Amino acid sequence: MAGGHGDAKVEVFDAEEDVAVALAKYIARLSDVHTKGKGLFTVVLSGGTLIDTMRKLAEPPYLDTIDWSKWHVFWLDERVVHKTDPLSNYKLAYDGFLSKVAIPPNNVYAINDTLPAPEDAADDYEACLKSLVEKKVLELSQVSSFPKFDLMLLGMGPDGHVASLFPKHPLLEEKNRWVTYIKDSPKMPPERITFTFPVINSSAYIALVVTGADLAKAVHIALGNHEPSDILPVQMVSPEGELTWFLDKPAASKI
Ligand SMILES: O=C1O[C@H](COP(=O)(O)O)[C@@H](O)[C@H](O)[C@H]1O
Repeated sequence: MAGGHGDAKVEVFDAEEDVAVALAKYIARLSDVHTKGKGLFTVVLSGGTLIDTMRKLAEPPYLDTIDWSKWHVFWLDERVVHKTDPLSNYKLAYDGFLSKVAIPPNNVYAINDTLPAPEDAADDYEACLKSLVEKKVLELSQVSSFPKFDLMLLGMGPDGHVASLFPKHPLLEEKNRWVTYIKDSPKMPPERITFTFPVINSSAYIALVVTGADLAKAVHIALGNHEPSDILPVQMVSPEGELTWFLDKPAASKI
């Protein structure tokens, strides 16, 4: 089923396997458009279940047909831990996806895990993005002046959080920083860095990939017809470009 919600496109698939198939097709199409059009493709990954749902990209036909050499990969949020730590979003993405495809290692922009203080790690990642703007790997949005990524792949937690932007947290209101930090994340581990909403919402394309019955309540709040109470972080996702929700039936069961 496909439908619209405001400016967003909402696609509901029978099962998680069908979401994985559709997501790979969607990403491959955008990769083709951007690599042929401007010679590179900037992609932002989340952690969590998203990485497993991307699994079809590391299989034929995509494994051999996507121009991986033109991909540049970033993280929407990262835990301030070593890259070998089981809690690292980099490790999750490396083990489940990056180690299986031919993206040049120099095009993979992981957190600097030698910096133990979250504020330093956030400053360092923001400086990395700024240097990539100078090198013309990243462009700035003409609307917001924040960096404009080609594609952001977002997951969502059962509390409606996206990236490391949690309900009722002051970071939801950040208006200036590109990358910021949190030391009191309600989800472990507490110290993380995260893109801010101005950056998220400057994207050309955002896919919100949400599977599983435990997310149905937050999906209902975000997409159902009822009076809003507290706004969930996921409801603040509103890109300059195109937003598409990829849902399986269990996640969409309360809409
Ligand atoms: O902590 C995080 O949680 C969200 C959602 O993860 P999921 O396991 O519920 O899919 C994730 O998108 C984010 O990147 C991660 O750091």
